[in-house]
Amino acid sequence: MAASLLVLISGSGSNLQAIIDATQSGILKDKAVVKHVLSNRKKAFGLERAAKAGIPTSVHTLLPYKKEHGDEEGRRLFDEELGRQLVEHNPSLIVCAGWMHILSPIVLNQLSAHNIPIINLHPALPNAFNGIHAIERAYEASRQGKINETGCMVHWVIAEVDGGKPIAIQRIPITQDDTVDSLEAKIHAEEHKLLVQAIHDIVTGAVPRP
Ligand SMILES: Nc1nc2c(c(=O)[nH]1)N[C@@H](CN(C=O)c1ccc(C(=O)N[C@@H](CCC(=O)O)C(=O)O)cc1)CN2
Ligand SMILES: NCC(=O)N[C@@H]1O[C@H](COP(=O)([O-])[O-])[C@@H](O)[C@H]1O
Repeated sequence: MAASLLVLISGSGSNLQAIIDATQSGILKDKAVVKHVLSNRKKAFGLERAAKAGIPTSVHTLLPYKKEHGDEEGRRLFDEELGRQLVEHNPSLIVCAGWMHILSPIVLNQLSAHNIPIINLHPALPNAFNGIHAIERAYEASRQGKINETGCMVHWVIAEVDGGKPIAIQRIPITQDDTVDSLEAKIHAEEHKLLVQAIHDIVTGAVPRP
């Protein structure tokens, strides 16, 4: 029985596309299927990618909650509903693939109560550039001579943002000739492979659950 994946996105969805391709004709064929794609942004191009592949999608945006209930209560209600929706799908695995929203304990507690694991793809090495704009921050650090490599990783998601146990890591050199765009392209190329392999290793049991 193929594992059911629920993929969370916020943008282009090139990593979602890599997962879709792998389930159709790659190492995830007959091992995993993308059952649903959820975006927190209406205009995420990844929604079009999913629709083209015949995958059901939904959008869950924070702004309406903030407008009606204020920032703090709005975020709490948003997270409460998000957790409910994720649990309702009852996936084998949730994959954050460019999901740009910090998941509060309100969400994570609901997932752990239903034993639903969740992973995240991050465009940096463990404990290097946690959070957003990681590629730009790594590039800037390299121009300051502080680092000569960065990378990407897939990790289990915990409350501490990007602090979860790494599942897969790929180191990527930063050369003097690199621009931020060339570095981003190198990282994206490696991410597509790393994420698919990590999902494969999880759904086949090669990587034990945390
Ligand atoms: N509890 C966790 N939530 C999330 C994790 C995690 O490890 N633990 N990983 C992130 C993905 N991510 C980096 O890999 C990340 C995404 C977004 C943010 C962030 O600061 N988001 C802001 C909004 C930013 C924006 O909309 O541009 C926010 O949520 O207020 C940090 C890290 C996914 N979630
Ligand atoms: N902190 C989270 C974060 O920065 N995630 C990054 O968003 C991009 C999504 O690309 P995609 O939409 O083309 O898959 C990826 O580079 C992923 O590592």
